[in-house]
Amino acid sequence: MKDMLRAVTAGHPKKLRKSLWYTILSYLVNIVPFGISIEVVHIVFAAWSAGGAPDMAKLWGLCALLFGWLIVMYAAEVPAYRACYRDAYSASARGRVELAEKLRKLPLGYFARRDPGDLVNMIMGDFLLLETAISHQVPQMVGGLVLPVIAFVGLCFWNPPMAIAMFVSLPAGALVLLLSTRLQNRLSQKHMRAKIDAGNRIQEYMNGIRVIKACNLTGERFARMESAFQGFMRESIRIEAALGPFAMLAISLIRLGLTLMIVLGVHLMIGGTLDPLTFVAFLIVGTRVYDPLTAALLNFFVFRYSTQAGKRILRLMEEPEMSGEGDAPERHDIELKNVTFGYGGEPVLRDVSLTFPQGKLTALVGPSGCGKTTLMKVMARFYDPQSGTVLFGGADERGLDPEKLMRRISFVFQDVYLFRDTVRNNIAFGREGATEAEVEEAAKRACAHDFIMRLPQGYDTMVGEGGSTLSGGEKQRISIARALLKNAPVVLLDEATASLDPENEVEVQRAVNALVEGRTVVVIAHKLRTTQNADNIVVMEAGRVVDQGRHAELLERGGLYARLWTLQNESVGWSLTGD
Ligand SMILES: Nc1ncnc2c1ncn2[C@@H]1O[C@H](COP(=O)(O)OP(=O)(O)OP(=O)(O)O)[C@@H](O)[C@H]1O
Repeated sequence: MKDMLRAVTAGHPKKLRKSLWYTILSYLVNIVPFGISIEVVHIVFAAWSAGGAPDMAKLWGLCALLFGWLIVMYAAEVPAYRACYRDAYSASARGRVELAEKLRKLPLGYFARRDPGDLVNMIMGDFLLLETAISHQVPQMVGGLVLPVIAFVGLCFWNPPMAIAMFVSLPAGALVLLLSTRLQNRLSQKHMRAKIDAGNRIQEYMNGIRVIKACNLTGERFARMESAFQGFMRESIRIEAALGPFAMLAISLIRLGLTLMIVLGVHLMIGGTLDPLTFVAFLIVGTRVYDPLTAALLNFFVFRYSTQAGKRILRLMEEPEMSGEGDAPERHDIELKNVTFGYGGEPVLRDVSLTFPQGKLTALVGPSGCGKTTLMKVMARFYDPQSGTVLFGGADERGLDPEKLMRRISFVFQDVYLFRDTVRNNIAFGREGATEAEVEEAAKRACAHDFIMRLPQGYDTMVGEGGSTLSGGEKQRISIARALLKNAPVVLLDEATASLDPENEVEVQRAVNALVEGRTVVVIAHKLRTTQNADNIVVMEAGRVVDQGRHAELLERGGLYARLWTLQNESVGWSLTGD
């Protein structure tokens, strides 16, 4: 149970304390009407047996007490309600932020192993389950147990055999509940996996909606999604079908107590050892006590399911973060020593040793898929190498705090991501606290100011998620403006000029020139002519460095670079034909 409470509170079980105390208090207050009802029956019954009229003053007194109880109950319920619901929602809001912060600190390799839809589902769906568990299931379970325990103790003083008869079948119900634990855990995990899978597929469907439309794939024909929904449906039916009988059996066993008590009561009354008033009192308590017990039991099944969501969150919170606490040195040359790295299968970088001197421009060239982007990601410590070392300013990057390291590096990706926000804020992400003037200055240097001013609301124009409302070249220039604003001494630039039209290409090239000025720059050059003047050109093939030098030297050697150069020059003249 301790583990379950830890899971359901995402590792903070103490947060439940306040709401539990309030819940217990409010259920204790709820016992009062039992006592009053029994007393009313007693007065009426006594008068009836004596053949006289009931004591009306006493009855009115009890009515007043009942009214007073209503006020006290209201006063106890309000803080209980607040404690349960407000605490639950604020705890899960805090938990979501903690989880998002955790994700930021995890190595990128972790995300390659997990579907993004899975993580979204965890942040939204799993926390929603925990919210409901904390705000509804735990209080109802506790309340459902408090009342019967107090009733049992109280009734034991009154008539022990009747009290025992009322609760004798409770352990059997609890045993059924326990016996279903393993089955429920197994089915809950499967159900949750199926739910996540269905969520992932719908996300994939939405992300790929353009391809789906272009290929005329209707929802039904999009087989992966349909089969995920079918799987989810099957698991939902399976869990209900398997656990339903356990729940019904446990409820029936618990309620069996009422039957046993009535049978015993009738038997004792006939034998003359039980007075009718006690019997009626037991009936009153009996009919009231089983409802909260049944609710507690049903809530326990849902609660146990929710703990699976909590366990998933806890597992993620325990994932090792990227290590290192040191400050990045002032010097900012980068050196790779015998670096080997892969994404899990075959190595993508093989024994790479390279130096990127401070203040120099180094170009990475090579066929598609040879590992250029991967090399940059390893340099920026998005990943740690499997063997070898990456030195930043002479210090092993593994010992540096990844956040401090990233303050020294600007990374301009080929596939620019813009947030669903204004153009201004998308640029301002480059540096916290940047002023409007600084944002505009960066945009001007990145050749983005003019097109931004042509947008409907200028810098305040919203861009779609991923930047879908802007062209490729415009997005590139915004990301370059972001990097200019960040003003880091090292720039890693995955050039995207290959896919741009000539006008955009010239603008992006001018923006790039502004960015590289006076910095240590590593650029992936898809068009070799853009980096002819680089201080060093590194030629890569199948994860290895096969050559390096200046443009003229490499051409002279007649190796891979010379072949790529010839190929690109030939392709400049190609055109589509209708033949
Ligand atoms: N996140 C990833 N998980 C698994 N494999 C990956 C991942 N990213 C890249 N790869 C693989 O690593 C290899 C090198 O990819 P990389 O993007 O570094 O090449 P590149 O030289 O930059 O290619 P391009 O010039 O086409 O951008 C490829 O085979 C690619 O499929």
